[in-house]
Amino acid sequence: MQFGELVKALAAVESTTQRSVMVKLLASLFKKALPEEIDKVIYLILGDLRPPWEGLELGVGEKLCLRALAKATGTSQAELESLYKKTGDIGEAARRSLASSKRPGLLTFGSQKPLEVSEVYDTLLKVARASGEGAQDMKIALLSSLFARSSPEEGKYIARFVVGKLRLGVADMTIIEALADAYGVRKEDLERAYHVYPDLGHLAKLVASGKPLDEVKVTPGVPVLPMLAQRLSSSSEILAKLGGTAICEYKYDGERAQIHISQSGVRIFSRRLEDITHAYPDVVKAVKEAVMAREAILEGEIVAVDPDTGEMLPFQELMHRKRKHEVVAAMEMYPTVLYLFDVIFVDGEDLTNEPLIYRRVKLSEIVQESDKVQIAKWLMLDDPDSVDVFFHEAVSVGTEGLICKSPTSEYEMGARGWNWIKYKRDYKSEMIDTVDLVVVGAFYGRGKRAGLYGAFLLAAYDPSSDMFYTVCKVGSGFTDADLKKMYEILQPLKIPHRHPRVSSKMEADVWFVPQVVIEVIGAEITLSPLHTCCLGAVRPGVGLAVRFPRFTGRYRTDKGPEQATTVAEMLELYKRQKKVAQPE
Ligand SMILES: Nc1ncnc2c1ncn2[C@@H]1O[C@H](COP(=O)(O)OP(=O)(O)OP(=O)(O)O)[C@@H](O)[C@H]1O
Repeated sequence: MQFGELVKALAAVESTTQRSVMVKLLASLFKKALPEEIDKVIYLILGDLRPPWEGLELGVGEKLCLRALAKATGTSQAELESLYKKTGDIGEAARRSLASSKRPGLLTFGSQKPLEVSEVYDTLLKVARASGEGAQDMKIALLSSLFARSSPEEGKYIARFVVGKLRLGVADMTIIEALADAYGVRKEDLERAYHVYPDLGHLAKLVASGKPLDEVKVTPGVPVLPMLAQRLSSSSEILAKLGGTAICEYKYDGERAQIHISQSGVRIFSRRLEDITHAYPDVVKAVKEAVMAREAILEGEIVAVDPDTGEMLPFQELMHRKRKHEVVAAMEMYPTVLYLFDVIFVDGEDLTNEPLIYRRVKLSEIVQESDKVQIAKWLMLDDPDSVDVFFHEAVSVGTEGLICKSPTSEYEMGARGWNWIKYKRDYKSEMIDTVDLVVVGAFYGRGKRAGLYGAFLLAAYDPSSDMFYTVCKVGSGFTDADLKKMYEILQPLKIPHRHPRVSSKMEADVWFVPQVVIEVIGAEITLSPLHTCCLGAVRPGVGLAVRFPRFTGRYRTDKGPEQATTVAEMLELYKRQKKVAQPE
């Protein structure tokens, strides 16, 4: 196919205001393409030389594109830049400069064979693959040779393409419809294949050469469209919807990761199927050590954790991984844990049609849990109260709630069905004041904190029973000096068992006589079955906890343990919290 033909179709697509017309224009273009070039036509229309999840970049900025144009047209770079400024469209600048150019090179437009789609595509692929020393010059030479041979209108689209500003507004679904129309295949079949293998160039080639779409299989290295969840806000509704029994899993607050293990190594894809492997070298290493399979596709959530305590941190802390030059430092400051919740392919076996409960068993068979790779915490539950208790536990330890799943459901790629239901709160609360809590126990430190305590078990005071009830485990906010000081002041208070005036469901590594009081602030006060403060006061079997607690730096030496925040005050604070709508 001549490139000019593609360009004509693009101009028509650009000028239409109706989606149905857009589909028709594309379908008639596809019909004219040969099977060996249809993929190239499609990639060029979509503005990416390969499916986006391959992460291939052209590496051509506006400056470089203008330099190539200058070389091809003989127009000065300054002139081109002002043309670009004036029109605001690099394509228009290219078109005008090509139209008025005297073409200094050997090749003069109109005096040689017209450009073919394949030539344009193959040259652009070379531009993308040029790397190392001399890559810039190579890119300029390749591009200017293309401009030198293109008509003004062709040059316009090439320029827009290379700087990533094609902006035709053609979505993957539009291409699917046009392909179905052009080749007489069912849209649903194409869609299914796309969920399994989201590479429209590849799929187009198959249908154009008359190959059946059911040949498209789950393939390690090629991301599948993720299964998504619906949402409900009561445990009884959720159980009813799932047929009475659910696999309830913690809903971790991190980045969704689709992990592919194949001959070529480990690759990680995001929720939007971008290749994010480079951001998580630590996860790659941990996966290699923990997963016993030659080939596999696993799903999980990557969560940032406090390096000193291992406690989960909010999702925002993963942002440090997004800047390339910060990854190494971020690995140390914000290490991660991968919580795996599904497996959809293992050593040649496609598990997408197997029930979730089977996939869960398979997951535990192939994963050897470590500090960095764990299986998402889950329970099989069939009564709403137990689901609620588990939900409150999940929130109090720093997750967003639960995802409840049908034990018999298949892995539905790309679908947002009722087999996965998220159970989150509609709002979160904001803790409005600090609290003064008593240190009743401690947990040994790891890493930098080895030899000291890494986290402390804190309690509120109840004057009516003269007891201390636990509300949180805190490890954040302590400087190195604080940790040393805490160790020293707690040493004389060490006892071999829980103090009789302390009520705790948690087992600390070390127990103390309740005496030291410290000031703590948290994100909010939540319900939690893990702590004994106000147990049953709001809900049966559930107490109150401080979520994401941190030490403010204030030792309340002016307060004895009986002057610490009381359980009644904790309840009052819980009730008075500001309720803030949850972002969706
Ligand atoms: N155990 C789990 N099972 C499935 N997903 C989980 C689990 N834990 C955490 N998640 C995350 O929860 C997400 C779904 O809920 P959430 O409301 O946070 O996502 P969203 O981006 O708003 O919506 P969605 O991903 O459903 O479009 C998943 O995409 C995944 O990243």
